[in-house]
Amino acid sequence: MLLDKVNCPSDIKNLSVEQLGRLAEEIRHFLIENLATTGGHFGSNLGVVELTLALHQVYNSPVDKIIWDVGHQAYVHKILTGRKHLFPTLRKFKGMSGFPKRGESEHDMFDVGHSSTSISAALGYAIGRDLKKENSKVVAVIGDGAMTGGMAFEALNHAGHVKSDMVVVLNDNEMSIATNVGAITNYLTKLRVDPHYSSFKKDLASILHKIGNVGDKTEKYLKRLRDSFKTLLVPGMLFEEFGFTYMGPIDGHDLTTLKKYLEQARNTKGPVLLHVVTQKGKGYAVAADAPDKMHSVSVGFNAKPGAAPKVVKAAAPTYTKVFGDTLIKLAQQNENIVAITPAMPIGSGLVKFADEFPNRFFDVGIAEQHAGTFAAGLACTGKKPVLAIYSTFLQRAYDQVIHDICIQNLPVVIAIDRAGLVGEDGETHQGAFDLSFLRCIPNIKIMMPKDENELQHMLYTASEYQEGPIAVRYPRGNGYGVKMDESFKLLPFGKSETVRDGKDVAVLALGPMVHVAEHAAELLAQDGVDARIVNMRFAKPLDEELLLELAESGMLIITLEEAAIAGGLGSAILEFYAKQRITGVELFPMGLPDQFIEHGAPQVLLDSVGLNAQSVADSVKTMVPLKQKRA
Ligand SMILES: Cc1ncc(C[n+]2csc(CCOP(=O)(O)OP(=O)(O)O)c2C)c(N)n1
Ligand SMILES: CC(=O)[C@@H](O)[C@H](O)COP(=O)(O)O
Ligand SMILES: [Mg+2]
Repeated sequence: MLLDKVNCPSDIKNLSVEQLGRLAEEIRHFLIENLATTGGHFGSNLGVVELTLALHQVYNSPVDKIIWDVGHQAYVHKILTGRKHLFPTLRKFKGMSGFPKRGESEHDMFDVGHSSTSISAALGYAIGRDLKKENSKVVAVIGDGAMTGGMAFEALNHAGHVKSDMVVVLNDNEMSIATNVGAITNYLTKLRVDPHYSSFKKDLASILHKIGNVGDKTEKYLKRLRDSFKTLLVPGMLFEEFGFTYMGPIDGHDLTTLKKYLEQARNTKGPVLLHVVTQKGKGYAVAADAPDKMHSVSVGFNAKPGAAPKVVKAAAPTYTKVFGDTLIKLAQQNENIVAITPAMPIGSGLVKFADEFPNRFFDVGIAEQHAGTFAAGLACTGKKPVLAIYSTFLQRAYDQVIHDICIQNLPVVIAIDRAGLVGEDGETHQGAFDLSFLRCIPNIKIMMPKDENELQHMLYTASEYQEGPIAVRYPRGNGYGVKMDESFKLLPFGKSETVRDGKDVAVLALGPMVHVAEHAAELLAQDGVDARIVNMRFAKPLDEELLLELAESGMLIITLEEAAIAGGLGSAILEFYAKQRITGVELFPMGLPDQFIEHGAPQVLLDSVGLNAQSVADSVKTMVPLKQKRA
């Protein structure tokens, strides 16, 4: 096995193209076997095997800087840079990250997980190098999906202007997670699929170039004609207009071609864009045929050659599915409802909605900022936009939420999926901050359901709410399998629900943490502590009546939320008491601590930060006697 002898990039430097081809096959087997056990991002990695090998042969990492966009396709890079042995720990707690991490290897140049950052980061590296008068090469590898993100174009705009030496490898596999969308995608398709178009353009461009040299009176006119033709006819003209030298499209699985063009790009002055065409899922039939189904695979998928991923039937529906199904029902009743997703139609549960309401569904590409303002614009016309977005990606649209949605107090529903700890994707993807960063914005209201049944009622309540923006946050994964009500209920605005009465301590919980609190109450009851459990439902507005009653009772209060403590529900309640000049309330906030939470199975992560029933019970048991003593 060639792979056995590969522990760092220099081990592949002298391999022939034929040997690299064999190594590529071995790497594909390695990936398939390992991911069958650990799960992880699958299709993208199978697609970049040859590209990664060629990059590491042509460039000299870590002196030369290879910067991955999103980073979900960096597994082959990890294999070639001494981390083969860590694959059994991939995305496990304390194990190897699923993304590049500067702390993990000197070959990882930039921490990543969100898309469209690579060109900006690479330009930072390139200009830093120039200022320091160093000699390294810089290359960004960005997918066609990530290329739909505004940041990528902000960076092209800057890079083409400053003309620093750098290479952008555009890895075009025609896929985002779902099928890629938009005008840029259509443009890349034109460049890619129509060789006649490309060669015709090249021929005509050279004829026009010659015409430009005639030097008589008509020169000016011909030059103008040439320039307007050129825009249409020179391949990759869009990138050329940005100031890049465009090369390609080339076959991203042909190692000879890859090496030739990477070398040429490396030796070209100024910014270069090399357009490489690859197949997502290459080497694994099911992933290649249906790349959207195997963008990532869960633990234990069936790795028999060509086998479909094992679908683990869960007892309870996911919150995502309940969101998607509910939105269809709501849209059937309310023709103003429209759904927006920034490139996550599958992950956000909107595939069926898109089938049923193709004209009311908008996948805007990886463009969270645009999605936010687009929703605001739609709301101005009287539509009821539902912006379905992961908590972590909503971070990208923060100004749009403030400036475009909240200042104008527009009735946009923000359906925040993946709120709380998402697990294996780690720091970059945990939905830890949305509660804190939304709560401080005037006009917005925020809810979180205790289970999947309450989610449907909250979505209904949000869809009926016309006074301004409203967010419903819900977690990744399955609900509790609770009975789903047949009809929707309008939830009383800003009101909580007491799910268990008690006199010794009040646990005010948000979202599915209500169930953790209920379990803690059972544990506490065994020790004679009588806990009242409240499902807060709303983080904003707060149930002030409840809070005043609790302050009056003198009960110890615990707040429990799967969100950053700083700025979360507990903070909101403390602010309320401070504003009311109510002193003497003893409140202990439980939630996510002031640190980035790494990757790992969700329950392992929750245990690690003390967000489980036993920890809640233990905290209460230490505090109740203290409180009683003081009383
Ligand atoms: C800002 C942001 N939005 C959405 C995502 C979710 N996401 C991860 S990979 C991906 C598709 C990226 O497509 P592409 O860059 O073409 O890479 P491919 O998966 O095709 O290899 C998306 C939408 C993300 N990581 N970051
Ligand atoms: C890399 C990335 O951002 C996505 O692929 C993400 O990992 C998807 O997460 P879900 O599995 O929660 O949809
Ligand atoms: Mg792609």
